[in-house]
Amino acid sequence: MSNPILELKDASIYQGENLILSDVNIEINKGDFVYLIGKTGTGKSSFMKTLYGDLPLTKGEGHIVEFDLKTLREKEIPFLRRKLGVVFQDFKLLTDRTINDNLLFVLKATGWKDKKAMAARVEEVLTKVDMKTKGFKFPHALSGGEQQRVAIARALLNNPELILADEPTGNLDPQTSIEVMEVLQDINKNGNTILMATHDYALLLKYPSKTLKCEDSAIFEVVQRKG
Ligand SMILES: Nc1ncnc2c1ncn2[C@@H]1O[C@H](COP(=O)(O)OP(=O)(O)OP(=O)(O)O)[C@@H](O)[C@H]1O
Repeated sequence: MSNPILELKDASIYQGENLILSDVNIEINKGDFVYLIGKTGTGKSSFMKTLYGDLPLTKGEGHIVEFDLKTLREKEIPFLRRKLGVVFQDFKLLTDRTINDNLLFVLKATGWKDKKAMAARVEEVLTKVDMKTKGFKFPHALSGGEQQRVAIARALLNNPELILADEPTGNLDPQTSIEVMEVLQDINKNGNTILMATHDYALLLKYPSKTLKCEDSAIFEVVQRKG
């Protein structure tokens, strides 16, 4: 009955010739908040990259937000990414322009034309991450946590069906990590589906949720122990 937002069946994840993960069988449904954990080098980023079309899926089946990863063509990738919101560890904001202009840049690049609607959308997403009053600032004038909140706002611009967050708190101190996590939790409660790769076990304990683990070239669901 459920129609998964992400489904991989017997998929293999490669970096070039190197097999990173095999027999991947994963399903993520609308509204889920799913963690992806695993030691460094076990393939979390490679997995994420396959999902947003940065690495090709050559073996097995993969469907994400109505795109077939196996047959995905280069020219479809921008359209796939419009349905995904991707958040990175290092924020990836454009340093030569203000927060508002960073967000307007994305709207322009994704086909928005109406200036009023664009300004309203920028204000709306900045409000969601509690950054409405900081739109005039340049990225360097913001703290790491604030920059990451802006990056989350940017990911929300086109109402993504799935947010992929690759170590979004990796560069942040524990308190700021919690603040960013609260934003992600709020967004999830409002209906957004989120897959988040993380090393941060403190967050897993504080905000328990479905957890996938990369280990020994495999991904499997782990059940969190209580207490
Ligand atoms: N561009 C690349 N070309 C070839 N191999 C790569 C490339 N990037 C990563 N790898 C290899 O793929 C494997 C998985 O790396 P990946 O970055 O996906 O792991 P990770 O779990 O995300 O690690 P981390 O937590 O450190 O980000 C590693 O063995 C790594 O050396």
